[in-house]
Amino acid sequence: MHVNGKVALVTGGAQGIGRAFVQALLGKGAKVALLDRNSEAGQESKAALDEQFEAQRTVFIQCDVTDEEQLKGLMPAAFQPVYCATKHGVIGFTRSIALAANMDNYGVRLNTICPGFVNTPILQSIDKEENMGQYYSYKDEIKNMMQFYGVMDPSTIAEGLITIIEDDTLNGEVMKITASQGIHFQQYGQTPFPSSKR
Ligand SMILES: NC(=O)C1=CN([C@@H]2O[C@H](COP(=O)(O)OP(=O)(O)OC[C@H]3O[C@@H](n4cnc5c(N)ncnc54)[C@H](O)[C@@H]3O)[C@@H](O)[C@H]2O)C=CC1
Ligand SMILES: CCCCC/C=C\C=C\C(=O)C/C=C\C/C=C\CCCC(=O)O
Repeated sequence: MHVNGKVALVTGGAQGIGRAFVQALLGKGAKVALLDRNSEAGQESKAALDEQFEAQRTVFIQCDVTDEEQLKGLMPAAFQPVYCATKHGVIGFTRSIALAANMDNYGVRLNTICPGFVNTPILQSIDKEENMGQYYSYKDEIKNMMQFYGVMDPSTIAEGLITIIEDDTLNGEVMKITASQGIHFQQYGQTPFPSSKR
């Protein structure tokens, strides 16, 4: 599927990997709704993107995507008819996510991306006990791993996302992205869904 002219919804789109996804999608001609609970980061991202792309191509919506109540009716009319369009017409956002589990019946593909370490703000949290909680004691090991395996640029992960979107044959795939091997697919002996691309 080509994304040019389509509408994409990116959760956690205000910073880090999500922000790189937004940038890549806009670069491919999509309109993008950024959903994020961090209002300040969201507004900053929207302002920065507006300097590079037409302002009407992005909208920032502040919400916690784990809160079903906050998701209800939050999409502006200009975006709503497209982002939830399926073979069966326009459906609700939460319902469309639920239907992803039944992807073959509704024209929805469901793939996952598993990246190694990526240079985003979350990596700064490693030094903060309040963010790491029980894992704080592992911070030195995590830093050693980052040094050993390398840390990727978020744009590399966005490249993987675009590959998944543009290649309609990818469904039920596990895309791994590492500094050493780049974008590749995890091979499993048996998966619950048939895949046409391995
Ligand atoms: N950075 C890394 O090395 C890797 C990150 N990941 C995962 O990828 C995802 C994104 O990671 P980063 O971009 O690095 O993180 P990040 O912390 O830099 O960005 C995450 C964004 O998601 C938003 N967010 C979090 N929970 C939310 C919620 N409930 N509702 C709305 N917005 C919410 C945050 O406000 C933030 O803007 C995370 O799940 C992370 O665990 C996976 C592998 C490697
Ligand atoms: C640790 C606190 C922050 C939590 C989320 C941030 C980062 C998450 C990183 C990962 O999930 C990646 C972890 C492990 C994979 C690391 C390297 C794999 C590379 C393998 C290879 O190159 O062959």
